[in-house]
Amino acid sequence: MRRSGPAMPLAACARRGLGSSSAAPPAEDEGFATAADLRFEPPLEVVKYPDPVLRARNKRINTFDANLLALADEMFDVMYKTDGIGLSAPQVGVNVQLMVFNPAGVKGEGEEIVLVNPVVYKSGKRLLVFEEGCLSFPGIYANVARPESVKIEAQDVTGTKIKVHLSGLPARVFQHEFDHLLGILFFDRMTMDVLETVREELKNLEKKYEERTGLTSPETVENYKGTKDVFSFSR
Ligand SMILES: CSCC[C@H](NC=O)C(=O)N[C@@H](C)C(=O)N[C@@H](CO)C(=O)O
Ligand SMILES: [Fe+2]
Repeated sequence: MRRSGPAMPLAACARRGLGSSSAAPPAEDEGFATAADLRFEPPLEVVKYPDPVLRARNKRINTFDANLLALADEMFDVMYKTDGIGLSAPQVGVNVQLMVFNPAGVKGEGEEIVLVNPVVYKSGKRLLVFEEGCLSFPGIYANVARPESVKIEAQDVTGTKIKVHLSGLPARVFQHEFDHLLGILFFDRMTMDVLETVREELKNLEKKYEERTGLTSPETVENYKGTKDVFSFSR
Protein backbone atom coordinates (compact mmCIF):
# COMPACT_ATOMS: atom_id res chain seq x y z
CA MET A 1 0.00 0.00 0.00
CA ARG A 2 1.43 3.34 -1.02
CA ARG A 3 1.46 6.17 1.45
CA SER A 4 1.46 9.93 1.23
CA GLY A 5 4.33 11.98 2.62
CA PRO A 6 4.11 14.41 5.53
CA ALA A 7 0.84 15.94 6.69
CA MET A 8 -0.71 18.09 3.94
CA PRO A 9 -1.62 21.77 4.43
CA LEU A 10 -5.35 21.28 4.02
CA ALA A 11 -7.67 24.06 5.18
CA ALA A 12 -8.61 23.40 8.78
CA CYS A 13 -12.21 24.38 8.07
CA ALA A 14 -12.52 21.51 5.62
CA ARG A 15 -11.86 19.01 8.40
CA ARG A 16 -14.57 16.61 9.32
CA GLY A 17 -17.47 18.15 11.21
CA LEU A 18 -16.05 21.63 11.82
CA GLY A 19 -17.96 24.85 11.20
CA SER A 20 -21.56 25.85 11.74
CA SER A 21 -24.58 24.84 9.72
CA SER A 22 -25.93 27.06 6.97
CA ALA A 23 -28.24 24.41 5.55
CA ALA A 24 -31.25 25.48 3.54
CA PRO A 25 -34.47 23.45 3.67
CA PRO A 26 -34.81 20.65 1.10
CA ALA A 27 -35.98 21.82 -2.31
CA GLU A 28 -36.84 18.75 -4.37
CA ASP A 29 -37.85 20.85 -7.38
CA GLU A 30 -34.30 22.25 -7.69
CA GLY A 31 -32.99 18.74 -8.18
CA PHE A 32 -31.43 18.43 -4.73
CA ALA A 33 -31.06 15.00 -3.16
CA THR A 34 -34.17 13.83 -1.29
CA ALA A 35 -34.13 11.82 1.96
CA ALA A 36 -34.64 8.73 -0.22
CA ASP A 37 -31.59 9.63 -2.35
CA LEU A 38 -29.48 9.94 0.82
CA ARG A 39 -30.74 6.75 2.48
CA PHE A 40 -28.11 4.02 2.97
CA GLU A 41 -27.87 0.62 4.64
CA PRO A 42 -24.67 -0.17 6.51
CA PRO A 43 -22.43 -2.02 5.98
CA LEU A 44 -21.67 -0.22 2.71
CA GLU A 45 -19.76 -1.96 -0.06
CA VAL A 46 -17.74 -0.52 -2.91
CA VAL A 47 -19.58 -0.73 -6.24
CA LYS A 48 -17.38 -2.18 -9.00
CA TYR A 49 -17.10 -1.22 -12.68
CA PRO A 50 -19.19 -1.47 -14.90
CA ASP A 51 -22.13 -0.99 -12.51
CA PRO A 52 -24.26 1.84 -14.01
CA VAL A 53 -24.46 3.56 -10.62
CA LEU A 54 -20.91 4.82 -11.36
CA ARG A 55 -22.20 6.68 -14.46
CA ALA A 56 -25.45 7.99 -12.96
CA ARG A 57 -26.09 11.68 -12.18
CA ASN A 58 -25.13 12.67 -8.65
CA LYS A 59 -27.52 15.13 -6.99
CA ARG A 60 -26.45 18.17 -5.02
CA ILE A 61 -27.05 18.01 -1.27
CA ASN A 62 -28.88 20.62 0.78
CA THR A 63 -29.77 18.59 3.86
CA PHE A 64 -26.93 18.70 6.38
CA ASP A 65 -28.08 16.43 9.18
CA ALA A 66 -27.10 13.42 11.29
CA ASN A 67 -27.80 11.08 8.36
CA LEU A 68 -25.23 12.89 6.19
CA LEU A 69 -22.64 12.75 8.98
CA ALA A 70 -23.35 9.02 9.45
CA LEU A 71 -22.99 8.44 5.68
CA ALA A 72 -19.62 10.22 5.64
CA ASP A 73 -18.49 8.16 8.68
CA GLU A 74 -19.53 4.91 7.00
CA MET A 75 -17.68 5.96 3.84
CA PHE A 76 -14.49 6.52 5.83
CA ASP A 77 -14.88 3.05 7.40
CA VAL A 78 -15.24 1.42 3.96
CA MET A 79 -12.35 3.48 2.57
CA TYR A 80 -9.96 2.40 5.35
CA LYS A 81 -11.12 -1.25 5.22
CA THR A 82 -10.46 -1.43 1.48
CA ASP A 83 -7.07 0.36 1.59
CA GLY A 84 -8.38 3.50 -0.06
CA ILE A 85 -7.29 7.11 0.28
CA GLY A 86 -10.52 8.58 -1.07
CA LEU A 87 -14.10 7.54 -1.75
CA SER A 88 -17.07 9.14 -3.49
CA ALA A 89 -20.72 8.53 -2.60
CA PRO A 90 -21.64 6.91 -5.95
CA GLN A 91 -18.96 4.29 -5.23
CA VAL A 92 -21.12 3.09 -2.34
CA GLY A 93 -24.31 3.29 -4.39
CA VAL A 94 -25.48 6.71 -3.18
CA ASN A 95 -25.80 9.13 -6.13
CA VAL A 96 -25.10 12.43 -4.37
CA GLN A 97 -22.34 15.06 -4.45
CA LEU A 98 -20.29 13.84 -1.49
CA MET A 99 -16.69 12.67 -1.17
CA VAL A 100 -14.39 11.76 1.70
CA PHE A 101 -10.63 11.44 1.62
CA ASN A 102 -7.54 11.07 3.74
CA PRO A 103 -4.31 10.85 1.70
CA ALA A 104 -2.64 9.13 4.67
CA GLY A 105 -5.01 6.18 4.19
CA VAL A 106 -4.92 5.20 7.87
CA LYS A 107 -7.50 5.99 10.55
CA GLY A 108 -5.96 8.31 13.14
CA GLU A 109 -3.25 9.55 10.76
CA GLY A 110 -3.36 12.53 8.39
CA GLU A 111 -6.52 14.58 7.91
CA GLU A 112 -10.03 13.37 7.18
CA ILE A 113 -11.72 15.66 4.66
CA VAL A 114 -15.41 15.61 3.77
CA LEU A 115 -16.51 17.71 0.79
CA VAL A 116 -20.11 18.27 -0.27
CA ASN A 117 -21.16 19.85 -3.62
CA PRO A 118 -17.54 20.62 -4.67
CA VAL A 119 -16.79 22.94 -7.59
CA VAL A 120 -13.34 23.50 -9.14
CA TYR A 121 -12.87 27.20 -9.86
CA LYS A 122 -9.21 27.04 -10.89
CA SER A 123 -6.89 24.24 -12.07
CA GLY A 124 -3.10 24.56 -12.16
CA LYS A 125 -1.53 24.67 -15.64
CA ARG A 126 1.11 22.04 -14.85
CA LEU A 127 0.01 18.43 -15.45
CA LEU A 128 1.54 15.55 -13.50
CA VAL A 129 1.39 11.87 -14.45
CA PHE A 130 0.76 9.53 -11.51
CA GLU A 131 -0.07 5.84 -11.26
CA GLU A 132 -3.63 5.69 -9.93
CA GLY A 133 -5.77 2.88 -8.62
CA CYS A 134 -9.53 2.99 -8.06
CA LEU A 135 -11.48 1.01 -5.47
CA SER A 136 -14.12 0.31 -8.13
CA PHE A 137 -11.42 -1.39 -10.27
CA PRO A 138 -9.72 -3.77 -7.82
CA GLY A 139 -6.03 -4.37 -8.52
CA ILE A 140 -5.88 -2.13 -11.62
CA TYR A 141 -3.25 0.64 -11.62
CA ALA A 142 -2.28 2.91 -14.51
CA ASN A 143 -0.91 6.35 -15.30
CA VAL A 144 -3.28 9.30 -15.42
CA ALA A 145 -2.32 12.94 -16.06
CA ARG A 146 -3.99 15.62 -13.97
CA PRO A 147 -3.28 19.22 -12.93
CA GLU A 148 -0.81 19.42 -10.05
CA SER A 149 -3.07 21.80 -8.09
CA VAL A 150 -6.71 22.86 -7.85
CA LYS A 151 -8.69 25.56 -6.11
CA ILE A 152 -12.10 24.45 -5.01
CA GLU A 153 -15.25 25.68 -3.36
CA ALA A 154 -17.43 23.24 -1.47
CA GLN A 155 -19.44 22.79 1.70
CA ASP A 156 -18.33 20.80 4.70
CA VAL A 157 -20.51 18.17 6.34
CA THR A 158 -22.35 20.87 8.32
CA GLY A 159 -23.15 22.90 5.19
CA THR A 160 -20.58 25.64 5.82
CA LYS A 161 -19.06 27.03 2.60
CA ILE A 162 -15.32 26.53 2.32
CA LYS A 163 -12.55 27.33 -0.16
CA VAL A 164 -9.58 24.99 -0.35
CA HIS A 165 -6.34 25.09 -2.37
CA LEU A 166 -4.93 21.59 -2.88
CA SER A 167 -1.69 20.42 -4.43
CA GLY A 168 0.27 17.16 -4.57
CA LEU A 169 -1.44 13.93 -3.46
CA PRO A 170 -4.50 15.65 -1.89
CA ALA A 171 -5.11 17.42 -5.25
CA ARG A 172 -4.75 14.09 -7.06
CA VAL A 173 -7.20 12.28 -4.75
CA PHE A 174 -9.66 15.16 -4.83
CA GLN A 175 -9.68 15.20 -8.65
CA HIS A 176 -10.13 11.43 -8.83
CA GLU A 177 -13.16 11.65 -6.50
CA PHE A 178 -14.48 14.79 -8.21
CA ASP A 179 -14.49 12.87 -11.49
CA HIS A 180 -16.60 10.16 -9.82
CA LEU A 181 -19.14 12.86 -8.91
CA LEU A 182 -19.31 13.72 -12.64
CA GLY A 183 -19.62 10.05 -13.66
CA ILE A 184 -16.07 10.07 -15.06
CA LEU A 185 -13.90 7.01 -14.35
CA PHE A 186 -10.10 7.00 -14.29
CA PHE A 187 -9.73 4.99 -17.50
CA ASP A 188 -11.68 7.73 -19.33
CA ARG A 189 -8.64 9.93 -18.73
CA MET A 190 -5.97 7.41 -19.78
CA THR A 191 -4.11 7.82 -23.06
CA MET A 192 -4.79 5.03 -25.57
CA ASP A 193 -1.33 3.54 -24.92
CA VAL A 194 -2.01 3.36 -21.22
CA LEU A 195 -5.55 2.08 -21.70
CA GLU A 196 -4.14 -0.78 -23.76
CA THR A 197 -2.20 -1.98 -20.69
CA VAL A 198 -5.44 -2.41 -18.69
CA ARG A 199 -7.99 -3.22 -21.41
CA GLU A 200 -8.04 -6.98 -20.69
CA GLU A 201 -8.49 -6.36 -16.94
CA LEU A 202 -11.41 -4.01 -17.67
CA LYS A 203 -12.98 -6.65 -19.91
CA ASN A 204 -12.59 -9.17 -17.06
CA LEU A 205 -14.53 -6.86 -14.74
CA GLU A 206 -17.26 -6.56 -17.38
CA LYS A 207 -17.41 -10.36 -17.65
CA LYS A 208 -17.62 -10.76 -13.85
CA TYR A 209 -20.45 -8.20 -13.75
CA GLU A 210 -22.38 -10.15 -16.39
CA GLU A 211 -21.85 -13.44 -14.51
CA ARG A 212 -22.85 -11.90 -11.17
CA THR A 213 -25.95 -10.03 -12.36
CA GLY A 214 -27.09 -12.03 -15.39
CA LEU A 215 -27.25 -8.67 -17.24
CA THR A 216 -25.37 -7.44 -20.29
CA SER A 217 -22.56 -5.08 -19.33
CA PRO A 218 -23.88 -1.51 -19.67
CA GLU A 219 -20.58 -0.47 -21.29
CA THR A 220 -17.56 -2.17 -22.79
CA VAL A 221 -13.99 -1.18 -23.60
CA GLU A 222 -13.75 -3.86 -26.30
CA ASN A 223 -13.99 -1.40 -29.20
CA TYR A 224 -13.24 1.77 -27.30
CA LYS A 225 -10.83 3.83 -29.38
CA GLY A 226 -10.38 6.83 -27.14
CA THR A 227 -13.10 9.10 -28.43
CA LYS A 228 -14.96 9.32 -25.13
CA ASP A 229 -16.07 12.84 -24.29
CA VAL A 230 -14.67 13.74 -20.87
CA PHE A 231 -14.85 17.14 -19.28
CA SER A 232 -11.73 19.22 -19.66
CA PHE A 233 -9.69 20.03 -16.55
CA SER A 234 -10.46 23.72 -16.41
CA ARG A 235 -13.98 24.95 -16.72
C1 LIG B 1 -4.63 8.42 -6.40
S1 LIG B 1 -6.32 8.80 -6.29
C2 LIG B 1 -7.00 7.23 -5.76
C3 LIG B 1 -8.28 7.37 -5.03
C4 LIG B 1 -9.02 6.07 -4.97
N1 LIG B 1 -10.31 6.32 -4.46
C5 LIG B 1 -11.43 5.72 -4.93
O1 LIG B 1 -11.50 4.98 -5.85
C6 LIG B 1 -8.30 5.07 -4.06
O2 LIG B 1 -8.38 5.19 -2.85
N2 LIG B 1 -7.63 4.10 -4.67
C7 LIG B 1 -6.89 3.10 -3.94
C8 LIG B 1 -6.71 1.85 -4.76
C9 LIG B 1 -5.53 3.67 -3.56
O3 LIG B 1 -5.02 4.57 -4.22
N3 LIG B 1 -4.97 3.13 -2.48
C10 LIG B 1 -3.65 3.54 -2.07
C11 LIG B 1 -3.41 3.11 -0.63
O4 LIG B 1 -3.47 1.73 -0.49
C12 LIG B 1 -2.60 2.91 -2.99
O5 LIG B 1 -1.49 3.43 -2.98
O6 LIG B 1 -2.90 1.92 -3.68
FE1 LIG C 1 -12.15 5.67 -8.00
